[in-house]
Amino acid sequence: MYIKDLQLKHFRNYEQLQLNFQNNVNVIIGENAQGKTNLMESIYVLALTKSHRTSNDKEMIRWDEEYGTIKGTLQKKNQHVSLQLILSKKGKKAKLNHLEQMKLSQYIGVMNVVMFAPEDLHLVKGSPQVRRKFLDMELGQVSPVYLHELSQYQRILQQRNSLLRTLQTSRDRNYLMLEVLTAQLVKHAVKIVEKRISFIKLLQDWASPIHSQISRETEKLEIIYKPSINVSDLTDLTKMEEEYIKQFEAEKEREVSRGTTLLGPHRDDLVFMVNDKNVQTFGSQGQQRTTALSLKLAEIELIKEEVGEYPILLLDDVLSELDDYRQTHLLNAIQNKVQTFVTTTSVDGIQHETIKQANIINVSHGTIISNVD
Ligand SMILES: Nc1ncnc2c1ncn2[C@@H]1O[C@H](COP(=O)(O)OP(=O)(O)OP(=O)(O)O)[C@@H](O)[C@H]1O
Repeated sequence: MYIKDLQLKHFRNYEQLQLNFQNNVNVIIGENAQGKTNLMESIYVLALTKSHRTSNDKEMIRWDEEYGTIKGTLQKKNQHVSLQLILSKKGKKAKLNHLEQMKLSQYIGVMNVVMFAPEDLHLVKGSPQVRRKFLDMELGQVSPVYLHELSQYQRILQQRNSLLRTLQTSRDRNYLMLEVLTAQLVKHAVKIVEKRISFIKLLQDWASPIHSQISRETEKLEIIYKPSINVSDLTDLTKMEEEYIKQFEAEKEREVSRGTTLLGPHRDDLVFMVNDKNVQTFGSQGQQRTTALSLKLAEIELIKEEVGEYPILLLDDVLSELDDYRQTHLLNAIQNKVQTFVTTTSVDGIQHETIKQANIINVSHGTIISNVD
């Protein structure tokens, strides 16, 4: 799939923008703070309705404006789809072929994107939250059912946390309502963990050979799901459900005194092992970068397998962070098959053929000064 055109109105530092793209590589060049990342973010948000760098949608609306819009035409195998996202201070609306979608889960997944930015290089070393976000965003693109489960889970989690805060300050120790919410939460938790585990298995099937290849067959990558509860068999869902209920019961007093839910998928993590050692603790910076790169390349292949078409790749400021060898590996892997957007302050350091033949878009102060398409 590829995006043919993009229109922005009141998005970040863009007042109005109309751009056409090439179906292979588009390079966005500009000095710092001109709007390169903003442009990448708009494509990401058009696909996933959420930003990769803020959880506050209002931040994306141009200052002093009431709303912002992103529109684009997506070319899929044998159809084109018009996508539109309207951001306003009251919330957001998503339209497919001009029809408003009542549920965002019906919209997300129509356009698939993979973003690779410098912060992804911290996927291994960063906080568990970064890895959970990675899981949720990537899995959500290929599984609307997962997105639905996740939103149900988050709704109950909020109710449960607010009840825990009430119990924290009251003398009343009536836990009946807490038990009801725990049972509801656990039902969704088990389904989320189940989906995450099968996703990780697929991801590993792709990432492992890629990692071996980048490391010249010297390293073996393994991805392990680390739940917040003690459970010996993550494939036995009935047992997992029982364990959740048991361990929630044991944590009850601690949860009340902290006023928050301490167990569940919102506390789970991923562990990356290279040659049977945890890369987070023992890996060199190079191994961590190879892991992040392998995961991103694996995601591209996984989406192709799941949806039948390659996603759009957004490389935001990341090429300069990779050494020549990893840079070449990445560009060779996507060459002539994945529509790619690259941001950079200069193309001088990038020797690859792909970049030399690219559509160059020059950005300055939220305006395109030339789009050589
Ligand atoms: N909501 C907004 N309204 C107007 N301008 C905004 C808004 N949010 C951010 N900006 C402006 O956008 C600019 C930053 O753009 P962007 O992050 O795309 O930079 P960039 O070109 O990627 O630069 P760098 O190479 O430093 O990453 C800043 O000048 C910032 O003030």
